[in-house]
Amino acid sequence: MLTLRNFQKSYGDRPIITIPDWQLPPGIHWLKGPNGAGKTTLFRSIAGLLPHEGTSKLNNLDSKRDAVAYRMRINYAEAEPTFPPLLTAHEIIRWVADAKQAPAGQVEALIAAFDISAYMHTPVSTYSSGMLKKTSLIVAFLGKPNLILLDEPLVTLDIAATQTVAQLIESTHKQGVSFLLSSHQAMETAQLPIDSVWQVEGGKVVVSGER
Ligand SMILES: Nc1ncnc2c1ncn2[C@@H]1O[C@H](COP(=O)(O)OP(=O)(O)OP(=O)(O)O)[C@@H](O)[C@H]1O
Repeated sequence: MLTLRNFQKSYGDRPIITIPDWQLPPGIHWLKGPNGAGKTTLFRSIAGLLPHEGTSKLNNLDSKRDAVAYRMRINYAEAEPTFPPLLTAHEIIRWVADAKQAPAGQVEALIAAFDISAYMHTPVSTYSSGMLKKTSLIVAFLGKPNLILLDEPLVTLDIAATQTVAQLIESTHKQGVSFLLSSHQAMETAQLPIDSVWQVEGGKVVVSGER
């Protein structure tokens, strides 16, 4: 499903992560690693937001050759989302829904699932961290992605929202969507069926048997 070859991301002349060959099959996958290991750098690179060496392919779509089509199929929620402060959640969600060609009814279903209608017409500058997180998670489920990258999806969420995320991941996965998640928390708290666990360490990605 996702294939990285001869991948390297550096900041200046400092290599952060080097991946000669990584094939991620369909499923729900957990990316672990200590602070500063390079998880966010890898997510942003796979999402097409950071330039890097080598190739990243989603099925037959190459992130550089087929940039727009590739980005239509990969969604990403940042660990600490930021948005233009004067925009409302509703405006952000509608804008991304149009860009990602969201199916009819998807926006309304996600707004209801995360219960954001009470504040979605006020500027995001007034939001708490949990309200911002819910907005970014809704954005990450919009459209018809093949792969959704969620960086620390459970951080700052209350119990109800944590359950919503877990249910959405499961139901979206049943429709054929794969997930790559990072979390410092044990994924057992969200009761997610994890297919594989990967560890970022020493600038490399290695398979890890430990959950
Ligand atoms: N824009 C940048 N310019 C230079 N160095 C950066 C930049 N962003 C990140 N780094 C460095 O790259 C390394 C990896 O950072 P990254 O944010 O990818 O780690 P992480 O695994 O996501 O960490 P955490 O678990 O703390 O979120 C760190 O040493 C960090 O200082």
